[in-house]
Amino acid sequence: MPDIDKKDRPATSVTDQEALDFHATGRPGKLEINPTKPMATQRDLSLAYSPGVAVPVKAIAADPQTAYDYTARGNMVAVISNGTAILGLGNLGALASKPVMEGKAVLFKRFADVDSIDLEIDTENVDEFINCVRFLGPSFGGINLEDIKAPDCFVIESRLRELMDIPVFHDDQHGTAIIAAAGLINALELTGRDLKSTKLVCNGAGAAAIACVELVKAMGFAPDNIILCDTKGVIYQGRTEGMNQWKSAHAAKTDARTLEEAMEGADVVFGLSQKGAFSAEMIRSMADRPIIFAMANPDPEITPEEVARIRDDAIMATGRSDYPNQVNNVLGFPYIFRGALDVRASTINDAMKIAAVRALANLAREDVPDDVVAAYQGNRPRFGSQYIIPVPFDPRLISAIPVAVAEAAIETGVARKVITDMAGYARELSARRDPIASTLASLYERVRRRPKRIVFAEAEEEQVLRAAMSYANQELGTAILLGREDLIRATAERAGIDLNRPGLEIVNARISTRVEAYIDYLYARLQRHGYLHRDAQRLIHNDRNHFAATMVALGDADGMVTGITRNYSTALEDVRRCIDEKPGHRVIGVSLALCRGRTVFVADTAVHDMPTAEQLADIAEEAAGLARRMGYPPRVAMLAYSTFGHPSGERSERVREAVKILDKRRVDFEYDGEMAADVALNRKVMEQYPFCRLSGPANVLVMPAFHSASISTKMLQELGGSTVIGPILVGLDKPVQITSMGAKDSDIVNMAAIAAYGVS
Ligand SMILES: NC(=O)C1=CN([C@@H]2O[C@H](COP(=O)(O)OP(=O)(O)OC[C@H]3O[C@@H](n4cnc5c(N)ncnc54)[C@H](OP(=O)(O)O)[C@@H]3O)[C@@H](O)[C@H]2O)C=CC1
Ligand SMILES: CC(=O)C(=O)O
Ligand SMILES: [Mg+2]
Repeated sequence: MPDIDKKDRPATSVTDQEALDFHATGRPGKLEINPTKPMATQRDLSLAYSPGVAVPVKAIAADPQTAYDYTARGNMVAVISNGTAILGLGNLGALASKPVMEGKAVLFKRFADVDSIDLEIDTENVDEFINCVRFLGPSFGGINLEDIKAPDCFVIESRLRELMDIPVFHDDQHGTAIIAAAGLINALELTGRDLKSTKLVCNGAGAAAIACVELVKAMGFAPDNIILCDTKGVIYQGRTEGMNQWKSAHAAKTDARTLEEAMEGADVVFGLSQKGAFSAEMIRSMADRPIIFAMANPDPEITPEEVARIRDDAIMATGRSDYPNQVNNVLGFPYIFRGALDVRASTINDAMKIAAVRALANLAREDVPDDVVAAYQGNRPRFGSQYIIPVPFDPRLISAIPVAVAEAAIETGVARKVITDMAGYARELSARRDPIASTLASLYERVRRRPKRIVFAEAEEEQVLRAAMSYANQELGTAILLGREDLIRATAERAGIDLNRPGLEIVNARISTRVEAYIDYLYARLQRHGYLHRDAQRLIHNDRNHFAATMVALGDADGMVTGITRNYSTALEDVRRCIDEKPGHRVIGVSLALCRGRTVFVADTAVHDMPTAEQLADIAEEAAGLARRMGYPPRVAMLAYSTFGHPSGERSERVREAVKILDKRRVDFEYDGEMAADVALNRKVMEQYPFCRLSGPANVLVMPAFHSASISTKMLQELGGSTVIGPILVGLDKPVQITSMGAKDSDIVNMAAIAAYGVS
């Protein structure tokens, strides 16, 4: 019997409490709206609002197409539901659908930089629903209908398509059909089947199922080879119970009356129904090398583990992200709308859908380049039964699919804007990738490939326990919980955290068998620095940072994370008593600021108060090294208040000197300075200095002193809306990361993952 290889599965299993906490933490829900123009001064107000706003109003009234130039319409999609078929959970109402709709809106943004808002409409009346949506056209570039039950969804979508001149797309129908079709094309190829003679059973005859069956028939499946089933069994010609015109259109000429009978000898089965709808017997009765897409969410009709226990020749897909082959519409709707919006398409037609199917199917057959491997749990996937479709985090999707969709829109005459430079468009699309998520996702995936033992030095604290659990849950490795076992267990119980799971290990410093070895190690290091043996004993017995750092130094853990109970410099001093600098390196802190599509490394944000020129040069080398290890070719700007000698001053002199030192060291990365921050970051301002040696805006900023580094990163975070990760400690001989005091559990996990990644 084949195993579902655990390594092949991204670890995304979450507890109910984690899911609720995730949604409730901070600002409730998953969305907020941010302005794109300054709104600070009287002049801003005059431009954005009265009187200035009157000008675009008149322009749009004169030429409606200019709404795409002067408003957010062209990048704005409404995700609209009435909650009558929320995933596979059924009709739970408009309000209950909101988390899913907010989620879809977030996926639009995350994967394709499409702005989106969720609208939940509290009616099950089809006409009311249509009337509510039909007048919203001026607000949006597209309408994404979601989780509306069949057959209402068919009427709603087709009427709205007639009434509106923007794309109206029912994701559960067409999104699902596109992804399922792409996966099916590849699965047929892998099993050597000809679609004209392949027998398919589709369980479910609702929104997703009808659309899937229509699309596969359009692809060339013989109608006689397809059987559709619903809660009443096979939809056969002549059946009257529980029918509607959409089911009738696909009623089969067959003697089979039950799903069991229909599945006997079937080549392919689609599950678009409900959890657990497929039995072991049904799977056993299918043809050789069956293709099983159990797509119900959140739980499939049958799990890959169950199938693996029954037979070893199946190609298996589900709608979930924690198994290989995720056939889920998330692979489609963000990119399909991206392409449609970019050419201002009036509709999403069949040609555009088929273009998306082909692009998706082809992408899975291509070799996965190095920079994409991290999106695949560290394995380089090869087209095959465990990889018939790209994963949602595949960064190639953003350029491959919209280009195909936009081209098809242009060819079929529904584009209101023509893109002539498709290669340039593909480059623009790639630049829309969210670097925050990509940077972290790639780092996490690399750690998953080589899980590490990380000691959480302050495990008696609740947020540390949460972080440790999340570390283990995400299969990043083993989280070693350092502290008194009774206190750790009491904190866990109070917080409702279950410690009885693999990947968590409690180490109690007081009763550890390694204590003597740690004391000997520390005493050997400190005896010539004024420490007595009993001082080393006290530090190991009583101080978690010394114990944890010594564990790492002696190889009992791969890395450590600390910092929430003690200030940064104290924690760093503790660690440095146990671990040296890496030979030839300098210990510094680098903060990673992620803001509006850009990632910059800022250094030194932790260690050197007023660095000398020599130290600034070292900082530049360390920070450039980190940037490179994280996949960014470094362009280092040595920052000052002045630019290339103006205005002159003693403090800038130090920075100029550092540049000369780097010249002498013949370092192998781009650097220049001294320069002000706007010169470093703004291409246009930099162009005023044509001799500047940077080939583009800097991504590594070496600050002239600790105070400017600390102040500017904190300002970026508080005022600029940046996500700041770090300071990340580099230059130590072993991976240790120190969080800020009071850090949230998610920050602690990030730092633990960075330690596990081996940043030191
Ligand atoms: N992976 C993906 O990307 C997607 C997955 N889905 C999943 O597909 C399923 C259906 O969604 P959707 O089409 O939007 O919902 P609909 O409400 O439109 O349709 C549900 C259909 O499933 C049928 N059904 C329900 N339970 C069973 C059962 N036990 N056996 C046979 N048929 C059953 C219903 O039968 P009847 O007509 O008799 O009531 C109905 O035809 C959900 O689980 C959803 O999560 C949907 C969209 C995307
Ligand atoms: C994925 C999705 O849209 C659904 O299950 O309804
Ligand atoms: Mg849905």
